[in-house]
Parts: sequence; structure tokens; C-alpha cells
Amino acid sequence: KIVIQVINPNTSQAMTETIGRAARAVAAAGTEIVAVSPTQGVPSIEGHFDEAIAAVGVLEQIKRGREQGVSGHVIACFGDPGLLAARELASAPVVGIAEAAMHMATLVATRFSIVTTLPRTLVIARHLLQQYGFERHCAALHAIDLPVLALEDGSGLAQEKVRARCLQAKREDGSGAIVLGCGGMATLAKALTQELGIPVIDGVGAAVKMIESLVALGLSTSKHGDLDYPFAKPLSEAFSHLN
Ligand SMILES: O=C(O)C[C@H]1NC(=O)NC1=O
Repeated sequence: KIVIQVINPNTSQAMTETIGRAARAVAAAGTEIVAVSPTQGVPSIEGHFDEAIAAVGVLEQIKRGREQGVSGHVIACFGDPGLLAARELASAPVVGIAEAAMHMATLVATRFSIVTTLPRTLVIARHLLQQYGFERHCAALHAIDLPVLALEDGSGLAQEKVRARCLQAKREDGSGAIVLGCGGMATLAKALTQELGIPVIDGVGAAVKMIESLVALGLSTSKHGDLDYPFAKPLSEAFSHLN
């Protein structure tokens, strides 16, 4: 039995539920999904400041998951906040939804576009493209210019803007695939792929399948070198529970 901990790094329960649904929709029969989010932190992650705060909550959840013996962890925010720190702390595999979606896109298209929420978070996606080596695979990045939590306000406006932006990207970018740049967009990928006739990729599902593959291959986070466990040291009171 595989248990995958899917972490929504923001503290919005509605988005954690959306992310959990997307993960369960693709999980294999023998895979249990445990969707969690930090008890403290930011309600949405819309910049570098938010990411820094969210990363501590991610690490708390990673530690808890490791103690529970989960088979793997997904960081379900498009900035992949705390990814390498999480890999130091974890023994099981850790996959971020941005890297997962980008990897999958390169397997089905020579170039992909990214559709995310706020213009100011485009730079975070650009940094990840550089870090992961996918810059030359990404033809364009777009933002619907709505806050992250607009995806959970029930109006459907954000979802409609995502659809329109994906259609425009298909027409204009010369990309063969589109990556959805937010955990809160995860449940939109299947319908958009069918309606638009282009692979629209959700990183939550991609990451879940990558964890299943890593587990099946007996691969886990390497503890040889720079992803070894953190050095034990006296952490200040506020962080002592992370030891
Ligand atoms: O960067 C974004 O626009 C999306 C990112 N923020 C968030 O709270 N969850 C996410 O996936």
C-alpha cells in the first residue's frame, strides 16, 4: 500500500480539498492520498515573502509525514516552496507540482506554455524553469491576473479566465502543451484537455504519478551528498519542533 502526503502549502482548506480531489482522481487503486496543509502560515502564496513563510509549514508537514511513514510527499504549490529543504528532511521522495508538470509536458510536446494566476508570480515560474533546466522548453508564460483564492470563490470567473488564456496560448504560442500554474487549478486539466484538444497538464496529478513511479522503482531521496539530513543543532524555541 502506498500512502502519499499531498501538502497544500497555503492554509486555505477549500484549496486543500480541491488539491486532494485532483490527487485522488489519478491515484492508483492501492494508493492512499493524505491531503494536508500547514496549521499556520499564509492563506495564499502570491510572492517571495509568502513562499518564505509557507516553506516552514511545508517542513513541519514533511516531518510529520516522515514520522507517519508515508511513501512520498507532494508539494502542491506552483512555486515548489521549500522543495530542496524538504528533500533534506525527508527520507521518502518529494516532488513539487511545478517540476512534475514541466517534466510531463516535455514528454508530450517540444514546447509548453504556463498559465498561472498573478503577473507577479511569473518570475517565480521563470526561476523554476532556470533551476530545473526547462527554460528552452517553455514558449510563454501567462497570468490570468486574478488572486489565487479567486479560484475558490465559487463564481467560476477564474476558471473561465484560465480556459480563455489556455485557448489563446494554444492559438498564439506555438506550444504543444499547457501547464496549469496553480494547485487550485488542478481539477480543470482533464476537461480543458478534452475541450481544447491540447494536453493541459496539472502538476498535482503529475506529481502523484511520479511518486508512484519512484516508489515502484525503489527510488527515494538520495542521502548521499547535499540532500542528506540537516545537521542536528540547537534550534530556537519557535523551530525546535523541526529537529
Ligand atoms: O503561484 C501561484 O499563482 C499559485 C500558487 N499559490 C498558491 O497559494 N498555490 C499555488 O499553487
